[in-house]
Amino acid sequence: MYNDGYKVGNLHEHFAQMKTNEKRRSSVGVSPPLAGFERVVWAPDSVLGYILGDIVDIGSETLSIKRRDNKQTIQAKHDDVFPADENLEKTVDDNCALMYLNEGTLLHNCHRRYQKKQIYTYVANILISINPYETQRGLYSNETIASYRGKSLGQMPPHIYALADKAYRDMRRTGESQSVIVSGESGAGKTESQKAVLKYLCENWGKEAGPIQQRLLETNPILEAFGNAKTTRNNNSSRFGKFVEIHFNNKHLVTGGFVSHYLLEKSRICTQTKGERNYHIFYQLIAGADEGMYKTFGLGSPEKFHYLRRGSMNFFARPGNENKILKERFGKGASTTIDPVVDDSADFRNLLSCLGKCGLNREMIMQVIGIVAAVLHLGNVDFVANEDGGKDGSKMAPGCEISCNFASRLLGIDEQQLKMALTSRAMQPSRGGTKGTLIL
Ligand SMILES: Nc1ncnc2c1ncn2[C@@H]1O[C@H](COP(=O)(O)OP(=O)(O)OP(=O)(O)O)[C@@H](O)[C@H]1O
Repeated sequence: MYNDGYKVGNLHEHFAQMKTNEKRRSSVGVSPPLAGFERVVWAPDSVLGYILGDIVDIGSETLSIKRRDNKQTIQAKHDDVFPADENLEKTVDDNCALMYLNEGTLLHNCHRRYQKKQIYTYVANILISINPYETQRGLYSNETIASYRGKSLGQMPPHIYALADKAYRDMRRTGESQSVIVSGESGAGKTESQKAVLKYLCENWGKEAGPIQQRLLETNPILEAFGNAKTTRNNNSSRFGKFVEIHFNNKHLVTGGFVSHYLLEKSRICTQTKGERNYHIFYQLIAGADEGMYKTFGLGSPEKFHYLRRGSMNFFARPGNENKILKERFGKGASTTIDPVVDDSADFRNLLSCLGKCGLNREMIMQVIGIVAAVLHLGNVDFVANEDGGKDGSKMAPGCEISCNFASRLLGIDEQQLKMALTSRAMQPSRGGTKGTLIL
């Protein structure tokens, strides 16, 4: 499964192909000619994408179209106008079954279906999914999983499970690896779709794998804690691309998996755009750590940490959990934002449990968390120009020793060595035949 946030399977190419097919069909008389007075058509609109109208005049370059919504007449190029279906209420599961297949009818069909809470629509074996931004009852339940098992595409209403089942059956039939490419803009629902595919495969063919199935599913909260952040477009935006492999044995049962990650947005650790947050893990730690951990790791409210106070310092909680975070963990002006998916305090407890299920013992988990806290403390270390004795470079700003000491303790590094590493530059001279390291 490949999920990268870019348009890998470019739908525009499909549209272009559809348009060519449409023209071909018109030229052989399959579809009625577009231009005709009072013919209902889809015309381009900069805001709505396409609007419905009737042709009132035909020019050599453009068509005059009377919009159905506000009765205004607009001009559009011949090539940009598409025939519309007379029956605008009818929807189809597969856009290929539309009487006229073009951008206008495709968008209208998907839109009508979305209004009826049908978020999935096919274009042959491509699945279009529109983010519902709400939990739809039963859409991903175990009963739904059972109902899609072994069914061909088209036998059941469009669903991501149908696509996962097809990939599985094709793997069995051909004996070759199959790929599901998930693409779309930020916040489109790629991560949720990928999780649904994983859940479907593991639920049906992973039970025998026992703890491996569990481990596969438990990787998501871990990856999301360290690689997801709130952006202005998505409260749970993945800031990295991932390639998830699910391995099957010769009995076609899940035996394991592998996740490769690409291009983590590292700069987010040091600075965030206004209204965005650093990676979830930092807020999870502050919101969810018990008193002992909070003290051991020298934690405080987000405003105490340079790496957190530049962006949004609000915590997230799922509905009903808004009062679970202790008051003293909020900084000045920080509050709780309700979100159906992200819950800093509950997600932290879940993270600890997932790390445990993935094979890390308590000591290792504390080391991981210690490194996270150390990053926060290191962010509070500031530097000033070093003018002592005519030396160049920089030295630690007064008052930053506490943060540096805390970080060195959590990282298990000697305090002086850490200071040295932070304020010196290592160079490797190679001229003159001798090689060595020069600390400046
Ligand atoms: N099928 C769905 N059902 C319910 N809610 C959904 C669904 N898909 C997405 N959402 C909602 O939309 C939010 C964003 O979805 P998601 O994180 O999957 O987007 P994305 O495409 O992976 O974004 P990014 O590229 O920024 O990581 C989710 O946190 C969830 O609230």
